[in-house]
Amino acid sequence: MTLAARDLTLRGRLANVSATLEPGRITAICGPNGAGKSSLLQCLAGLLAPDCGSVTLDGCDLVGLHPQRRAQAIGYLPQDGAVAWDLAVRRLVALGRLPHRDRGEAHVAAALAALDLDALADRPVSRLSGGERARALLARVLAGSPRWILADEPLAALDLAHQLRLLAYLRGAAESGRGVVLVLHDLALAMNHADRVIVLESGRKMTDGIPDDALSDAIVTRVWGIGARWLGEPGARALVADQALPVAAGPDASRGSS
Ligand SMILES: Nc1ncnc2c1ncn2[C@@H]1O[C@H](COP(=O)(O)OP(=O)(O)OP(=O)(O)O)[C@@H](O)[C@H]1O
Repeated sequence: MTLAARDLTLRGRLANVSATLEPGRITAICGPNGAGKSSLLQCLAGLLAPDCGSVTLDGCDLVGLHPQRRAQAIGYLPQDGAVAWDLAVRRLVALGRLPHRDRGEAHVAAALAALDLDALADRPVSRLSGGERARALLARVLAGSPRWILADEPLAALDLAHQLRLLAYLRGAAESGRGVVLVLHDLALAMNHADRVIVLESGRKMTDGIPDDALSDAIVTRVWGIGARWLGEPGARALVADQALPVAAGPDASRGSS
């Protein structure tokens, strides 16, 4: 029941990235802009073919898996949030059932409720706010009840209450045996809510482990180039970040240092 990347290499984007992801856990993929997070997630979803390496689902290469079976097993939320047609929210979410070729009304209703969209179900997507649209797109993924939920920045546009509500849903999904993989820029969300964190830098895997280790002060300082330290208790940590550290040996290296 694993989703496994082996030596994934994609020129200019990923370099020899391997990771075996287990269901039942929330895994966060973190890293600076351009580190390769979205590229890795797209490879794990079977939507981007690596130059070298492979992704397997339960031991089967994703390349050889029928697209319908792959879409049934893996739900993917892209980062951009584009919507091709101006459908009502309920119809957009129902598109998540396409891989199953059924109406799946109970699944659609559950996804609408999970994302607090009942009051907006009949509204056209063009008349939603950015965060409401983000919730509708995620509900479409959940309506497919995939065994793996792969989401690129699913929390970025959500207010705090909806973030916590979605995280509780994802925790429940993991506890019921599904796999959850999230690209997250918010390191505190990754620290407090993920079971495992993979940190990428320049297309390479820098750390991979429990949040306290993979996102230690030293790692955050080194990879993100900021002065950083964690405060608080496990599960409720906050990151205090100082100014960006000067870029070594660059023409601006003397600026902003103290
Ligand atoms: N379609 C593409 N073709 C070629 N290179 C790309 C393409 N998309 C992204 N890249 C490059 O690949 C690298 C990794 O991009 P990717 O989008 O995976 O990073 P990311 O970690 O998700 O970044 P961000 O945090 O900014 O969303 C970047 O250097 C980017 O410029």
